[in-house]
Amino acid sequence: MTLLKVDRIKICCIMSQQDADIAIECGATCLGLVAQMPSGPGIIDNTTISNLVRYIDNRARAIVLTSEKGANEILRHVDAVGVETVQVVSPVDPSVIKEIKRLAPALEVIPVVHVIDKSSIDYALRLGEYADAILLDTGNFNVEPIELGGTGRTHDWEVSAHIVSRSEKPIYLAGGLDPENVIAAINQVKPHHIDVCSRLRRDGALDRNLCREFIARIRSHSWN
Ligand SMILES: O=C(O)c1ccccc1N[C@@H]1O[C@H](COP(=O)(O)O)[C@@H](O)[C@H]1O
Repeated sequence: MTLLKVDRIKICCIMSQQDADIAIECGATCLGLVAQMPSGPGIIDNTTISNLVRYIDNRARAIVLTSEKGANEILRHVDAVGVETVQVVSPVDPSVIKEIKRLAPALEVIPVVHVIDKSSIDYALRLGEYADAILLDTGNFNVEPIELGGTGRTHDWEVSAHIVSRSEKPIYLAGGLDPENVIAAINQVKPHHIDVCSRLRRDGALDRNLCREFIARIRSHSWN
């Protein structure tokens, strides 16, 4: 019997060299750098992102979160900050992801699906035709400013589990995860990768103890 484990662990909202060092020391494989957003924690400017990408170097995969919506705008943003992986947080038509991959096949593109109801399943599967992976997160389009992620809230994991069971592409699970709930989330959803921001932070900075506990619990967990 093959036991499965979470592959990548992405610690998002990295704002400083200290955040990056803590996440890497705790075992993170991916670091999320949040560019200009309508809302959410951890937003930093493009110069800070570029500097952090160079600082992180090859110790982890640096991922920029962009709220740009067009293929050319997203690619310009990627070029400006110098990353090889982009998380597209605005809801976009799958044709945008297709166009990015046509123009930049080597770029790893991870569009976000805000899990709202069963319609999210069809959207995720359509994005998965072109994307390298899909990120399932919590969002709210009915508030001002709009929430595209970083909410600290969970969503309907039953819908997420359904997406994982049907997706041909790897799935990141995000949204309100913390050391207390992450194993229950993994057991229900069975994602390939895990992503987290708000609930590992204290006073705006990444908390070393929470981060260590979060990653240790994930790494010691397996399922079949
Ligand atoms: O973190 C943000 O500020 C953010 C803003 C807009 C879109 C996405 C954002 N972050 C992503 O949301 C997930 C989940 O965050 P949380 O753990 O629920 O706070 C985070 O890891 C980022 O991928």
